Amino acid sequence: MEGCRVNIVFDLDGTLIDSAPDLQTAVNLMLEGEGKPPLDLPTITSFIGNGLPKLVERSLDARGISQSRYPQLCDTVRDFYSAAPADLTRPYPGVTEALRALKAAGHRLGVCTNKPEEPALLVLHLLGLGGFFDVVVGGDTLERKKPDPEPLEHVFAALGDGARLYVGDSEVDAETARRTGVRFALFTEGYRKQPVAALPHDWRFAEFDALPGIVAALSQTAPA
Ligand SMILES: O=C(O)COP(=O)(O)O
Repeated sequence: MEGCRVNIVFDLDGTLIDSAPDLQTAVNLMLEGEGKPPLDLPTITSFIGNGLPKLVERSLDARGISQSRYPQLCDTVRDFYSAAPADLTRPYPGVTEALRALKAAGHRLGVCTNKPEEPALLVLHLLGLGGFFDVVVGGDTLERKKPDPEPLEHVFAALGDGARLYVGDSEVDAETARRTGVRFALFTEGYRKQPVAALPHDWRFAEFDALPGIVAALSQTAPA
């Protein structure tokens, strides 16, 4: 391989996959059961990023449902979601091709998501992406979740030696990369809430076909 190997870790929701529509379905099925009106897609999208429990908590607040119902309704949403995590969810354009190119170039790939591990593995499998990744850590795999550095450090440690790049779309991801001390490539078309300039990043891209070039540049400059 030209240059050094790069270990590339990806966020999942809003980075590799556009998963908001299936999360919306799961939340709205729960709300329907509670006799509450559904939430629209932009609202649900703005609630994604800190894990499924937080999505449910924010949804209950938005519809004035008592948080005392939270543990039960969290399980309800999780069950609805796990039953159909890839009905409407798709990888962003060019994701599969970019992952294939990065693997072919000899790099190692992982996932660090706040989505619970079980549905994360399932959705990766259903979308044909599971085979690309050596390590997948979800929001409930370890004690702490992003933006705590623990899960991202764990994935990089499991991937072994190499330069380190984290790829994500959100404020949580930018903060996680900063706290972990790794380079960050921002996918600008995901679920971020603030302008691109407000999220610290080393590179940014809007199309996945740009990612192999970013990795090649890092692999040339980073010490082996
Ligand atoms: O489950 C979430 O809220 C976000 O998941 P992500 O970390 O893959 O963006």
